[in-house]
Amino acid sequence: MAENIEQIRLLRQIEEWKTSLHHTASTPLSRQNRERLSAWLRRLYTPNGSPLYFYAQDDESGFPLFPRVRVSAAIDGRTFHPQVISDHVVDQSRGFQNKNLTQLLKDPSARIDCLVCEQRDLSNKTFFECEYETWVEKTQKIWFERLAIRESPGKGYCLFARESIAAWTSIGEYRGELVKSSWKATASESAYWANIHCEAPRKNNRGGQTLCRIDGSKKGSLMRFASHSCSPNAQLAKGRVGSDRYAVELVSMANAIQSGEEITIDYGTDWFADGEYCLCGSPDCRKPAI
Ligand SMILES: C[S@@+](CC[C@H](N)C(=O)[O-])C[C@H]1O[C@@H](n2cnc3c(N)ncnc32)[C@H](O)[C@@H]1O
Repeated sequence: MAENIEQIRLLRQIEEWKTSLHHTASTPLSRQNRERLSAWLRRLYTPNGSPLYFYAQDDESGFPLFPRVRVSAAIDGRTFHPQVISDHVVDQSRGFQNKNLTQLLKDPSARIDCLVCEQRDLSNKTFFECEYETWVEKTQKIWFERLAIRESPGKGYCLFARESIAAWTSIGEYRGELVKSSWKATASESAYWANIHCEAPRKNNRGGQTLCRIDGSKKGSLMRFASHSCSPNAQLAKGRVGSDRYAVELVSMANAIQSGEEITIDYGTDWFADGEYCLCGSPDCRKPAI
């Protein structure tokens, strides 16, 4: 929790600084301010010199149960996220499939651009092709230029677009601690979890998959600040980055997200289980406060 408070304090300072510059993504930062931004990012992402953030597939994560963690299946869509884009997707009814992004999104007109590596129209591809390290470096810069964290009454800190974001665009990676899911999430915990499958190391040809989670409750990327909405404008999806990495990403949906708009996802039914009221304000809200 202390780390979380420190992170929020730091984010707040960064947001105040960005506002004071009247900076937007379309007005490039001066060299001096770019260096300042890099210094902020280093402080945010490597406090005490050791990185706080883990991603879905990281051979050096030190994940205690699986020395070589390979995530070979998608987010568990049933309990957490309704839609998944990836080359390997678990469809509850049909098992593993290889499909391209447009087929998975069930929208033949969907055009998917990668905001990070700047590849255009990925619709007929099965994964994002930018190399993971480049992708990570670029995403962090883009988050701080294009996204903002602001407080909303009753919802805490929330994620907003500083510039419009086109439909079907990868916004950034959902990061957190990679841990084995050994218990069922309470509603408040589930809001911070992206469920994934991890492949156990093979011994005598025995391996198998274990449910894990990317837990953003104490540490994570800016994506952990996305609120729930019953009419969301983004979703979490598993995508492939580079030749061998998988990442859970926040992706905009069929409509562009406007500048100043809050970026939201659907937390799924588990989140409502503890009697939480929803403050999304959507006409289709599943659990309004009044
Ligand atoms: C993943 S976190 C989002 C970041 C959080 N707002 C913060 O400041 O750390 C999920 C928590 O945000 C709040 N929240 C998100 N969406 C909400 C909504 N639609 N209605 C009420 N509270 C919401 C709830 O407290 C929820 O447990």
